Amino acid sequence: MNTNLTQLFTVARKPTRRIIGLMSGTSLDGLDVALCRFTGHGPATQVQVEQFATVPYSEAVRGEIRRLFAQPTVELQHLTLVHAWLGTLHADMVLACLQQWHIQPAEVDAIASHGQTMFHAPRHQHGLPDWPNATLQLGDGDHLAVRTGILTLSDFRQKHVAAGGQGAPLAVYGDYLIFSQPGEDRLLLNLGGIANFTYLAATLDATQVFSTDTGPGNTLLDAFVRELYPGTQYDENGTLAAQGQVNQSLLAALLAHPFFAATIPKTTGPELFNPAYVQAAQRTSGTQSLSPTDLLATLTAFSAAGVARAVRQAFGPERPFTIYASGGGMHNPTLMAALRRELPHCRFSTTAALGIAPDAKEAVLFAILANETLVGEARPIGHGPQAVPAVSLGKISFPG
Ligand SMILES: Nc1ncnc2c1ncn2[C@@H]1O[C@H](COP(=O)(O)OP(=O)(O)OP(=O)(O)O)[C@@H](O)[C@H]1O
Ligand SMILES: CC(=O)N[C@H]1[C@@H]2OC[C@@H](O2)[C@@H](O)[C@@H]1O[C@H](C)C(=O)O
Repeated sequence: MNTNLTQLFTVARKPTRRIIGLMSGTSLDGLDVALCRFTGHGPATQVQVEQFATVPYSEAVRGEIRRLFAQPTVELQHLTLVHAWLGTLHADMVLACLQQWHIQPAEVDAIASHGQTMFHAPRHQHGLPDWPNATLQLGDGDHLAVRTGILTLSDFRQKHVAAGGQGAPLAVYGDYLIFSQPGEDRLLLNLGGIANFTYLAATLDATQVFSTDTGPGNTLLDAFVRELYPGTQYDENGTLAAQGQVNQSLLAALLAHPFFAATIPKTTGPELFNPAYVQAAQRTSGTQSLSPTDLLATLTAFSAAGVARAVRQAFGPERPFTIYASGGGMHNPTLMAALRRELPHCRFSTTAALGIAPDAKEAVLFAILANETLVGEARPIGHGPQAVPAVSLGKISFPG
């Protein structure tokens, strides 16, 4: 047998495994690196986050990614170069983390790499009737495997698309396995660049579970803060938005897009929710001359309203939930206050209360997907139009 396959069997048969989850999200703030120790799989999965770091991207790295990110037209040579370069960059970031944590690559069983989404194109968003759902993540897994010497799983979204999904949200698989709790109806709300939530039924019934994107989380806020306050990356602690007033005409125009009325589950991205989208809504509502703080206050309210609309769409106006937040937006008190106003019947907590640091959650989720592919099994989740494909996700790259 090929020694690579022997190694794969060895990892799959171990009683515990160390898997590094990597996530580079739509905010382009950096690479999230979560060193996880697993025992078991499926509903018996136990995961302990041994180390976590966000390795920040330099402005130069962000600039290279932005030349491609969510752009319908790009230079093909640049795209090709970035695929290899990002794989290598992520490998070096992993090696630097391991060195800092005094862990040898040989002590790690696998890397689970999300890569960087460059373009997300579900059919409802590209609007081309003869073309399929599609999505593209760059940062090649072979480069990670060869450079780190660690077995790598990557490119998790393609199988989901191939099996009939939109390629996202994938959070549903991991959320169901580690956060379900008998007796508590839960929403796991991730406030990243794009916001999404997973519903977990108190009955643990897998057929009731689903995830959906709800619209922008931080992506529009970040884009306008960068433009209006050069040198600033985001509205730290929501202080700028807190100084402004929400403009109801602009908010109504922002919420008029059919995405918000479309059936759940749905996915989206900065391909739709970008500055041009906001400028068009400003034109239709005659609000082009809003002050920067009023604009940020309105965009913050827009993110909260998108989440609340999806929650009401799925569960009606008053169903009480405990909402466990994660992602960078949970550090924004103005956004969280807007959410509390929108969903007064819900109780808010964070995934820290469930044992997973909120900033690490998405990276951990990809490690869970890799653990399932290595030792678990594909399982059906959801039902009817909310069903998610029962498939094992991720492509396997051997180091040699
Ligand atoms: N203290 C803070 N105050 C306000 N906003 C914050 C704060 N800390 C982080 N954020 C926001 O969180 C963002 C980073 O969020 P996160 O890392 O969850 O995004 P991501 O993983 O890239 O997104 P996605 O889940 O869409 O892929 C920042 O760009 C910023 O908008
Ligand atoms: C295509 C893509 O990269 N989507 C991301 C993005 O970031 C948040 C939201 O949009 C979510 O749909 C998804 O990521 C998470 C990890 C997911 O798949 O569950």
